[in-house]
Amino acid sequence: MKLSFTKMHGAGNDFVVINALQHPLALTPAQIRRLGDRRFGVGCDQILVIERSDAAGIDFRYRIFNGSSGEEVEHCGNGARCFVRYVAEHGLSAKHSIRVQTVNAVLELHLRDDGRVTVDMGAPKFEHAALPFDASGLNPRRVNGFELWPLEGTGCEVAVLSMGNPHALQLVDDVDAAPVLTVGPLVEAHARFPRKVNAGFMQIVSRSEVRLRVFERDAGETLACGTGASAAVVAGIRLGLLDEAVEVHARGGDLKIEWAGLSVGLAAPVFLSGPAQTVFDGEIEL
Ligand SMILES: N[C@@H](CCC[C@H](N)C(=O)O)C(=O)O
Repeated sequence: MKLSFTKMHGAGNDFVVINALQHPLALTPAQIRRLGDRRFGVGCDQILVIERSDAAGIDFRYRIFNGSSGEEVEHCGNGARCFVRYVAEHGLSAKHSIRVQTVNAVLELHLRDDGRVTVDMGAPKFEHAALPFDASGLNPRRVNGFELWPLEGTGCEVAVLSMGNPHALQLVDDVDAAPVLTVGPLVEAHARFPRKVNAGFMQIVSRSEVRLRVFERDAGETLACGTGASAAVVAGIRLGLLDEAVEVHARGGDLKIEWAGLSVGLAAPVFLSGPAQTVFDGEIEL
């Protein structure tokens, strides 16, 4: 089967985007892994599939697969920005705001006049069942009323929350020196997270600026992670360390996160803004 695709990236988090609007596509996990393979395939962190939606008020379905495992996942913030740029560049919709259905949520994506894209990421969820996270027998440390949980065998304590997908965030003094590649995999596969977790490492620079690295579930360290940036800033705000609008410096570029959760309520949506770029179009025989 010959498959057409577009390679895109958002702050260096890269994607193979597939338009399945005309021809429904059922890729096997092996085919997805091949697309994600940087040596034997195209190479990307995630594969994004655009599908039709027949639901009222929904423009498209947005499916996300981790490229190295072939597993379908719930959310991808940088991918959502690339999704809306793809839709605009390919004339799939004239709207500047589109609504897309993911596997577990409806997202609103906005293309702005300056070319950047803002995504309504939905509200963070703090119930442990949402990740899931097994906290039985653990004693958290409370900072500003928000819990930091010790994780056995990792030497770190983490804030846990879901942005649709699961995140465990730890504070570090210097993100460049942080043990992302050694401790990241231990947190990612920790038994307390039965569906694994995205492991974030955040250095606070000021109340409106952080530096962040994320060891992503089933992807390893990526150059940026949109849901990771959202989760990190929400955790930083709940810990009393950050204001409502924060610039996030990732290794591949800058993202902006806004969350008014402490002034309007914890169910306030998180807004993610940042770049989204097309790299090339291609075809591959699968
Ligand atoms: N790169 C993403 C997140 C992709 C999914 C993640 N690896 C998971 O398994 O949850 C982003 O920009 O949010």
